[in-house]
Amino acid sequence: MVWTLVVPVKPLALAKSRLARGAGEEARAGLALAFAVDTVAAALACAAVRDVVVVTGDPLAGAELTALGARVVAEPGGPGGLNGALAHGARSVRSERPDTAVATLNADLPALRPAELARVLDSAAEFPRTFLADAAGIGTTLLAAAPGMELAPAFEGHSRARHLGSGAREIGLAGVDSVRRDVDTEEDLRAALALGVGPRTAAAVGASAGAHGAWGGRLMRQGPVDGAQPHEAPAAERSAPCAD
Ligand SMILES: Nc1nc2c(ncn2[C@@H]2O[C@H](COP(=O)(O)OP(=O)(O)OP(=O)(O)O)[C@@H](O)[C@H]2O)c(=O)[nH]1
Ligand SMILES: C=C(OP(=O)(O)O)C(=O)O
Repeated sequence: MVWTLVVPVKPLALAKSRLARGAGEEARAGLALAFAVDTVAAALACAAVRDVVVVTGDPLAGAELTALGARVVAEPGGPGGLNGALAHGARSVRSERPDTAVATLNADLPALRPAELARVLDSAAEFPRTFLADAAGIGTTLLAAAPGMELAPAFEGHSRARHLGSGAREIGLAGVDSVRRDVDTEEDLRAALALGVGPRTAAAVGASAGAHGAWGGRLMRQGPVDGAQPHEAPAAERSAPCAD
């Protein structure tokens, strides 16, 4: 089964507020954009992914992600927030191709590897509606709806429990750390760096080393966080076809 991914991107000036505390306000937008670019690039390199639809109202993110090969759908108006944006993106996809398998993927997965994403999507194809919990075990990084199923996104906060309660089946795969590794905090970013991040994120962290009180330099010098397993050849695997 091949999938259309719906990737939500919050306006960069508002995104990653928890990271801005350490990195500084100026670095916030650059880091948020870098995460989104690396996430979408890895998703587009995955053979289980047919195409990527980005839902955003941010012009810079929209332009950069379009240049990578994603299709941008404008943020819907109204108070819907993240779930409204995801439902809007899924409706847009299904209005053109009603039988498409649709999955959401958060845009803050800078260590994402195509092969791991393929394993998750292959597993998702076995059930009508599935999700992958984030690294913390509280949230969700991917929610998938097979053809004919409503996505019914219930993100924000304790979304793992909410998605379970809504009848979605949890994907219990081991070895897909890069798909679970969302980055909200400085500690999350350290864990992502230990896994091996994409080139835009590496450059953005490096830039913040010079410009923002050596914050990025400190992050890069620190060793892997407990339990993180560095990939041996991150760059090579990231660009490889996704079949395991
Ligand atoms: N299009 C869209 N995307 C959103 C919205 N809110 C969150 N997102 C995206 O949803 C994903 C998960 O969001 P969070 O992890 O909460 O990211 P965030 O809101 O940037 O981070 P914090 O400011 O720390 O809460 C990321 O890809 C965000 O860019 C929204 O209102 N619209
Ligand atoms: C939006 C979510 O993520 P976070 O915990 O990263 O805000 C979520 O998991 O529903």
